[in-house]
Parts: sequence; structure tokens; C-alpha cells
Amino acid sequence: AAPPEAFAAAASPRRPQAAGEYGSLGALDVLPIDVLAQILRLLGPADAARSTAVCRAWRLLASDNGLWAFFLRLGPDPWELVVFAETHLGAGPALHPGLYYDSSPQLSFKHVYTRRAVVPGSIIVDGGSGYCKYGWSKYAAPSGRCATFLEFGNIESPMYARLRHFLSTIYTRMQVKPSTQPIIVVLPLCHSDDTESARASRKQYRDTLYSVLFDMNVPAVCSVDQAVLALYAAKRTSGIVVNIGFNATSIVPIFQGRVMHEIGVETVGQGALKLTGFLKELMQQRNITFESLYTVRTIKEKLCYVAADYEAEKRKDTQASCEVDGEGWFTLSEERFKTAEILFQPQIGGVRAMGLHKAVSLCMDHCYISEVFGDDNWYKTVVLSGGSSCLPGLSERLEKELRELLPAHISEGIRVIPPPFGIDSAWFGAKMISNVSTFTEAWCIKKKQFRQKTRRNGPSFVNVW
Ligand SMILES: Nc1ncnc2c1ncn2[C@@H]1O[C@H](COP(=O)(O)OP(=O)(O)OP(=O)(O)O)[C@@H](O)[C@H]1O
Repeated sequence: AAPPEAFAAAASPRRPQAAGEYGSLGALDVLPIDVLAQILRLLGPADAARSTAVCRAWRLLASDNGLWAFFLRLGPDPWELVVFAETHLGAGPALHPGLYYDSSPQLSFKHVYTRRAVVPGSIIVDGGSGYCKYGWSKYAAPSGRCATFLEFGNIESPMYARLRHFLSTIYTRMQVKPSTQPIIVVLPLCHSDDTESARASRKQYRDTLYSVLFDMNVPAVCSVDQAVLALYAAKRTSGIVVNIGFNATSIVPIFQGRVMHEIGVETVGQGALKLTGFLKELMQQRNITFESLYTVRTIKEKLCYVAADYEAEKRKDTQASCEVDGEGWFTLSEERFKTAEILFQPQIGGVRAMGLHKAVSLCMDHCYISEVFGDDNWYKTVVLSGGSSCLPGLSERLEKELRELLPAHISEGIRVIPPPFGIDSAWFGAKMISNVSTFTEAWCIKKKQFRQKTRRNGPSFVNVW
């Protein structure tokens, strides 16, 4: 998404050519404005901010948007992500993230910088159905990963007990007290239908999650759907997210940050586990021995890819080898691309499921028919997410298949984007939100608000978060 006009214009407004245009700076009036700007850049953000207290002329000079865009660019987050987050996500989830700053042409980068600097760090927990990633929003990547089921306690226990066990385990692993900072919880893709019971299940999950966290004294909680976060990570608020999950693949239409359950979330019953299982079968057929499924998973991650054209690939020499720690070298040929081909041709792996391209095209058809938004193209961006979507060649192949399958009026302009942050796209989407200048007030619910509103409205109110 290109930066909205207001933001772009604010980044490079017409700047005064001489110091005098700001008012008198005393003896410094003789200096060219570019030299003054350079001095402020060298001073750094703290002193530049302090200098605004000197007089009106200094305030104007040191509040220049170009100066603060420069400081923002020096920060840890890539500039384009900062622009996207501040313009599209600043209003929070309740107001669908459009162009937040459109109504605010006076956007002050100094204000944005200052607010971002004081946003508290958050704990981010992405408890996937297979693997959990957790960490600190100020860090560059998740600090820990583990198999989710290990942390979930007894599967038979009630949801409250399981969530409490899970979240307590994560806090213990991170050696953090729950009461010290906000948390962002990535909501799993489940109960995705548009039925009464699915809606009730989603609501119940959120209600329980908030209760657990506030009982643990967490000061503020933000929860967002996994697919929505993956979309944000790709700097989009509308599109279709294809999440190849642990057990299943979900095709999720999202418009302005909201999952369009009413259009329909397609689910295909195969995911990462099936891919690993199929490679295991193929290796056994060739009498390749290995110690565990973990070995097969590692080989899959190192050698497998998606063929651009399956039949043509079969005629090529595709042999390649990789080393697995403690087990030596493994060599694969056709298995390298046959494994992932079951995403498009499930029957090869003996799976009765819809091919990925067919499921995505069905979803696009539904989006096209829905025609509710006066925007014909919102669903034409497809963002891949989930560990298995890191398979090389997947985005190109899916785009090619979609172009062949769909009528021109739908396929024109489609684009399939590889997972923007590899296996951690949803985690990075959460990181982007947690660093936005309005994070605490726009995205979080605090314990007091939660308790007051549940008392007043009953538990269902949390649906708006
Ligand atoms: N580079 C890669 N190539 C292929 N597969 C990969 C790669 N990296 C990770 N994976 C696979 O991704 C799977 C884990 O995916 P992920 O972490 O998205 O699961 P999850 O979050 O538990 O899934 P869900 O979306 O169902 O909650 C593992 O099977 C792993 O082998």
C-alpha cells in the first residue's frame, strides 16, 4: 500500500528556504536553513525536542516533519512499516483500519516519534495449533518457540484451565511477571463459520482469554486474528490470507481488518503435518532411513519446493542433498517437489481435499459475487502465511494456477505475496501493532474497562475488541 497522500506530503512539505521564515533565531539567522536542519539532525531527537522550548522560531524549526521523518527512519522499525502502521492501524480495530490520518492533514511526525518512543513493550504470544511463538515486541524476532500441545496441559480440562496453564507456562519461560506489561495474543483460526454456534464459540474463546489474563493481573490485553495480523505484516488491510497451518489450510477473506465470515472462510483439510507425513511415505518407498519425524521435517524445510509446472519438473534432474545434525546426509530427487504438489493435487497423496488453487479461486468468486463494498479489487491480493507457505515457488505457482482457473474479470490484477516475515508473519503483524503510537488506547482493553463492561453488558461486549 502506497503511503497515503497526507503522510507523503507531510514527509516532504515545502520547507522555508531561510531561517528568517520561521521568525528570528537571533545570531543564527545568517545560517542557511539546510545547515540549521543538519545541526538539528546531529543533535538527535532528545535535544531537538528540547530546543522547541527556546522560542517560537526554534519550535517551528525543530518541529519540522522532515527532521522527525529522519529520526523515525533511524529507528529499529523499517520506515515503510512505520508509515503503514501509523496511517492504517492508528485508529485501532473498532474503526476499521482505513487511512487513519486522512482526516488529520496536520500529521506531526514529532508527535508520532514521541508517542512511539513511550509505547510500552508488550509480550506477544502466537499460540499456533502446532507451534507457539512468543517474545517481546521490542525484539527483532520471537525469543522462543515450542510445540503448543506441550504447553496446553490436559486437553480434557475446561478452556479456562487450559488457557491459564498455557499462558502461565509462557510467562514462566519468558521469566516475566504478567502484571508488568501489556500482552498481544494472536487468535487462532478456528470456528470460522458464520453460524450462531461458531460466533458463540469465538466469543466464548475471547471472553475466557480476557478473564484468564486479567485474573493473572495483566494490565492491558489486545487480541487479533492470526490471519489479520499476517495481512498487516504484508502492509495490507484488505485481501485474502492463505494460511497453511499445522493441520489445515484456511483461506480467509479480510476487508479493512475484519475477517469476512459472511463471505466464507474456506478450509482445506491438509497442512504442514500432512506434507511431512507424505514426504515420510515417499522416503520409505525409496528405502531412505531416518530416525524420527523431526528428521523428515528438517529435510522438508531444507530441500522441498513447489514446481512451477509439475509435469515439466519431472523431466528435470532435481537431485539435491542436505545434512541433518547427527544423522548425516540425505539425498532426494522427485520427492523434493512431489511432496508439496499435494497442495495442488491432493489425490497424489491419497487425500480427498480440494486443491489449494481451487479453494482460493472459490473464495475469490464469493468475494466477487458479494459485491458489497464498491471496491472490485480488495480480494485480489493474496498473502501467504504459515510455516509451510515458506516453500520456495509456492506464491508463483499459486498465482499461475489462479490466472489459468479464474475468468479474466476476476484474475486481472491478482497478486500472490509470499509470507512477508517467513514463518513468523503473524508475530510480526502483532509487533507492528504493539509499536504503533496509539497502541495502548486504540488496541488494548484494560482490566478496569473489562470488569466494568462485563458487569454492565455481560461477557459478550468483548466481541468488539
Ligand atoms: N522453510 C520451510 N519450508 C517448508 N515448511 C516449513 C518451513 N519452515 C517451517 N515449515 C513448516 O511449518 C510448519 C509449522 O508451521 P506454523 O509454525 O505456521 O504452524 P502453526 O502456527 O502451529 O499452525 P496453525 O496456523 O495451524 O496454528 C512445520 O511443519 C514446519 O516444518
